[in-house]
Amino acid sequence: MADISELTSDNAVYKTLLESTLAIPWKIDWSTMSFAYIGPQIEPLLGWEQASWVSAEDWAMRIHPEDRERVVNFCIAQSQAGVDHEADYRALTKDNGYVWIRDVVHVVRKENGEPDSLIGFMFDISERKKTEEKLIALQKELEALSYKDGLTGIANRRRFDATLAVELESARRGKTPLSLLMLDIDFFKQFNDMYGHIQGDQCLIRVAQTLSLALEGPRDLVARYGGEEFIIILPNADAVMAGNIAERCQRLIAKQAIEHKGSPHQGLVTTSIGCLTAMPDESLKPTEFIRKVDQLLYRAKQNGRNCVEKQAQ
Ligand SMILES: Nc1nc2c(ncn2[C@@H]2O[C@H](COP(=O)(O)OP(=O)(O)OP(=O)(O)O)[C@@H](O)[C@H]2O)c(=O)[nH]1
Repeated sequence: MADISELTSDNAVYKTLLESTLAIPWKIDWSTMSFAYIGPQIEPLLGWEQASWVSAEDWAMRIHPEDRERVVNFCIAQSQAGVDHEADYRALTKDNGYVWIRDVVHVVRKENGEPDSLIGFMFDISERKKTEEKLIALQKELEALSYKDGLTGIANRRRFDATLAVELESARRGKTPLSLLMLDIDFFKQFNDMYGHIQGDQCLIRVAQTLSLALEGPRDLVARYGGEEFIIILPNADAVMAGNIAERCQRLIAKQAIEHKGSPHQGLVTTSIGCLTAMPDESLKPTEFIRKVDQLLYRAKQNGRNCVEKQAQ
């Protein structure tokens, strides 16, 4: 059996070990809800002196207000149930900042099962949280990028497809009209041939930006459908409104006065537009809607370009 001096020296060893870890040890007596112990490492981490950790209330008040209720309620419930647990929260620092903490708690129970005390370790998880936050931001950025056309910055075909499906369903349910405009730059091959591909790209960017300006509805969407083709979804727009927006698109592009010497239309860049309005029902599939508006665009090309072909069904 160990003699007293050995035990005392063991305790000293344990204390030294506990106080030299990065994790901060602590103990709370359940009956008094007061700290029996907290490691001195708490002070360099949060700024609050070791002696200032008196009651569980001190702990609760040093949790970020947005995390406090959740964490306190969770820890009390788990402790009462005698369940070991852990909680992540922002601990407030003395200089008004915060540090992300993971508190890992062991519930010491009396013979009758009641909690006797809580002992635990606080871990500084700020670095991990920072990495997590960066990853989440990156994920959001990637999601946004995957719905954006790389050249023009407007929505891409993928976003258009997803939006059209939602808007078709919404129009069906709400029994509201839905219009689509399909636009194609006239004689764009000649534009590229005459001015070069880089100028061609610039032209696409300007047209995309101009089309974005032509839209007003909160759910209106312009997307690059591919090449020199753009598509616009106009939820809740009847045939008259859709026709007006198509003409506004043409007016705004004319105002840009992008030189195109190869075009018979005043030597400027123009577009042909198919404009289709429908009261969608179950039978109207997205592919069918697109096919029909594409036919109208084709007709506009046949009719001499720089015009709008409209149809309502
Ligand atoms: N610069 C540039 N050109 C592109 C891009 N995507 C497609 N094009 C060009 O767009 C042109 C489309 O040509 P066509 O489909 O023959 O149509 P068009 O010359 O506009 O003739 P119409 O539509 O009948 O008036 C092709 O020359 C493609 O190379 C792009 O991202 N950048």
